[in-house]
Amino acid sequence: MGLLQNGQWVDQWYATKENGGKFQREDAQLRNWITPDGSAGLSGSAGFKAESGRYHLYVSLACPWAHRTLIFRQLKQLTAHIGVTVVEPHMLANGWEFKGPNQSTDAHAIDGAQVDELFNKDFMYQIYLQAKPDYSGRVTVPVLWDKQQNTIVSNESSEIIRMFNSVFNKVTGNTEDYYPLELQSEIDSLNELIYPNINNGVYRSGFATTQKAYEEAVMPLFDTLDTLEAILANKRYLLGNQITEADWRLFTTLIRFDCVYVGHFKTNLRTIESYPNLSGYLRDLYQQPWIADTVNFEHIKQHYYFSHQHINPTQVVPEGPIIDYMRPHNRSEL
Ligand SMILES: N[C@@H](CCC(=O)N[C@@H](CS)C(=O)NCC(=O)O)C(=O)O
Repeated sequence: MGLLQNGQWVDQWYATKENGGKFQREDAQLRNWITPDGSAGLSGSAGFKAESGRYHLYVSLACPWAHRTLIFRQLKQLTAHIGVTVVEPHMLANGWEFKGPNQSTDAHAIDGAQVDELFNKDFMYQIYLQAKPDYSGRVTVPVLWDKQQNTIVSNESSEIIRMFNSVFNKVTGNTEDYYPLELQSEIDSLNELIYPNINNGVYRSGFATTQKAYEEAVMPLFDTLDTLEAILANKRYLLGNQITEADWRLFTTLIRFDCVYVGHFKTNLRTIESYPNLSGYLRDLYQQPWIADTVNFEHIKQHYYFSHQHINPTQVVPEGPIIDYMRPHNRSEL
């Protein structure tokens, strides 16, 4: 696990000492936007037109942020238009790796991991260096790659899913909208509650290196879960009967919660299974078309338990829990 410093790979864990044991997530740096006509988007440069076959996603099936982009790729029928490469779940001294020929001996090929079909590289940091030879920063997934300009369009999942939601509509003919104009302010408010407290809250709990920093993360995490449990008592989805971006952003954390975060990240006041509404809601989302195919519990468990040796030095990966996400959710009447 490490980062690039002026184009050099350095093996280094997150620094928490300077911030009283708190984990602070770095902002994503590469923030261009694909647009229907290639004009500039909300940030970054112009020149990224929505075209079939031009863009490629690098993801980890373990990663909740990358998972969002895979879900939107499915829901928006982009699978024939945007390719995908899946990295190894074990993220060790070289960071994310491909199942390539020169892989470090530490890496373990796990079913579903792939070689880098575009460049035959061994490590994800080499993809960042192809885009920016002097890159400094963490090497994260997801990455949206432009095969035409040979560069990274974006490494920010929240913006990649916004692009996928609408900019390829003319290419695919799919006009489903998970961020409709009339719901945008409500979706934004939910995201502002859910991102710091839940999506990033599990990481702030799990990566905290002092008792205080852990408690400051885990208590608001469960307060927010309690709030959502109450909302979901009389609404099928967060905003009513329509599934929106806010639901998919919550889903990728909830599906990892009981199998990883409860144990590995110590978010163990309760399980999601113990919340009647949240657990039914989670199954409801899981059972939507194509979604189960985007969930790989083997990659999820292998990644967290095996990669974070500070937290789990033995690297033993638990067998459980046994949860049937296909059992009835009984939420259709809401
Ligand atoms: N802001 C980014 C965060 C992505 C992110 O942190 N991904 C994790 C995997 S779950 C990663 O690649 N971490 C590697 C690192 O921090 O060195 C996004 O949402 O796209």
